[in-house]
Amino acid sequence: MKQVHETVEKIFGNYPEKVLQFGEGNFLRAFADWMINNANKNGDYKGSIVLCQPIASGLGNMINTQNGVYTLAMRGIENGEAVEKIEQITSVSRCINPYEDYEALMAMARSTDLEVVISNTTEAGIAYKAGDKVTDTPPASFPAKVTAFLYERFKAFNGAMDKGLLFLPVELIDMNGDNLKRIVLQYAAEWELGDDFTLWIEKANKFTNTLVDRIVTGYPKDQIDYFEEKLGYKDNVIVTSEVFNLWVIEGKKDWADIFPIHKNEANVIWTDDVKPYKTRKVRILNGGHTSTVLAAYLSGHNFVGDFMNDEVFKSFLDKVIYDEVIPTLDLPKEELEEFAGSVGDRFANPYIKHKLLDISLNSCSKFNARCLPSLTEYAARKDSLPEALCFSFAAFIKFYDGQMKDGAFTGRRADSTEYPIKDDADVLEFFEKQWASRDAAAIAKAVLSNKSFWSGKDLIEIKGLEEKVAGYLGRLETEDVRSIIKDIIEK
Ligand SMILES: NC(=O)c1ccc[n+]([C@@H]2O[C@H](COP(=O)([O-])OP(=O)(O)OC[C@H]3O[C@@H](n4cnc5c(N)ncnc54)[C@H](O)[C@@H]3O)[C@@H](O)[C@H]2O)c1
Ligand SMILES: O=P(O)(O)OC[C@@H](O)[C@@H](O)[C@H](O)[C@H](O)CO
Repeated sequence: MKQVHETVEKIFGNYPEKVLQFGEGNFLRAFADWMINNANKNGDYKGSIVLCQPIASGLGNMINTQNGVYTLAMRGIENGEAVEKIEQITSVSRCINPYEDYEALMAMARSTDLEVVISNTTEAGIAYKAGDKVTDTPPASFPAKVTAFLYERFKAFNGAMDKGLLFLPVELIDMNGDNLKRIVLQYAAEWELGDDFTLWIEKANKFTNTLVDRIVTGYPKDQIDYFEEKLGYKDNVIVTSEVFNLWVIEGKKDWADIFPIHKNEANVIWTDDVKPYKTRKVRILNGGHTSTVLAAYLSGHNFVGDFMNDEVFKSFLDKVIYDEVIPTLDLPKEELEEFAGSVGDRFANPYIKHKLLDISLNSCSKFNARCLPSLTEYAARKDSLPEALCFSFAAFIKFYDGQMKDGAFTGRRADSTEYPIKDDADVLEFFEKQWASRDAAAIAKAVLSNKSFWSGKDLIEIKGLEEKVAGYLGRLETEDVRSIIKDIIEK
């Protein structure tokens, strides 16, 4: 069977390289690159994308071997009908690995075609790392790479004010663009790159805060035969997603002219305030995932679609979202419920297979960012505790009941399936130590009082939370997950 690039022409990848994208992973290739491809197809844009691996290991070689061409399969239900939209994405020019060829990245910095920088470096990427230097090739952290990149550009164009770039970071952290800019300015000051450079960062460059939403399920390992037969070629970086998409970008309206991806079927909103969109999405959709997925996995489910077909878990998710998350948000109730309804439909999408274990990655920081704000706000507003979220907290702790096995922290669920628990090394170390005691009350106390997990807060201070979480954790040691959940939804 032929490879994708032997049958699909690279139509737009030879256009001027106007976009640099830090992140060659599934999400951006199924989202931003699809939007750019649409804009190229419609004639609204004429630019190709240069990908850059933010870390040393990645998909760069595989993408280059395919000449940048790959397939996106978007699947879902539209107007009650199953749809499968296949698009060949041909707007990627190439992928740079700066750990092997730093000069290629620096050459991009000197490019007169370049206008836009997109990034997805996960929640871990936009962070300051002490010790990075402008002379490193490359500096380790993503913001340090951006600072060195901008400095090269500043020097190449003698600080010309029309040579700044439009930054569109999509990392799911608060104020992603503001934070990226803040850390870039921190490196510029630390590296003593001069006031003119600092001024140029501030005045010539445009940093947007953005919020993205599309469920991307990545490489369809279990369905690859189906796709190869359907497509008639092999594609090692084919990516699957839902059809739904939303990119909310906070920036001046005329910045949209630089990057007109909103003029086609892509759902792009330029706004002056991204925050309400972000809070709504992170608390309802991502919070819905994190609060339910770990318990669902422990009970024997493997995919989101599986637990959505299980009435008990579906009711649990509804209880979390409608009774415990929505009452903590200040947006119009009708709008929130409409969004929640669409999230329910998207989770139930029978055509995408979203693995619970994929969503479980880094659940400690996810619980803090996506579920805890709803729990604490509920407690503050109602002077009582949200039952389902307290159970989710206990299920998260139970999911982290593991031991090191063949170099991997491994849990074991009631049906004896062993599963990898993936999180930062210090998180895993903490849980391994705590679970050695097998004392639910002591474990709950240690987790709740570990301020480094909860943005500096001691959760013991929330009235009744320790007892509640310890109670559910104790029950999870002996009782079936579903039966505990049944009690909660029947309350
Ligand atoms: N998959 C989805 O449905 C979806 C939807 C919206 C947002 N996201 C966000 O995307 C991220 C995951 O991306 P993906 O689904 O493309 O996964 P992926 O594993 O395919 O790609 C991850 C990308 O992040 C980079 N990366 C990983 N760790 C990094 C670090 N410490 N510093 C810098 N870069 C790093 C990798 O090099 C890679 O380019 C998550 O943070 C998630 O919140 C995913
Ligand atoms: O991608 P993660 O691992 O940060 O989070 C898992 C899911 O909640 C997430 O991928 C959602 O599906 C996505 O954020 C929808 O836009």
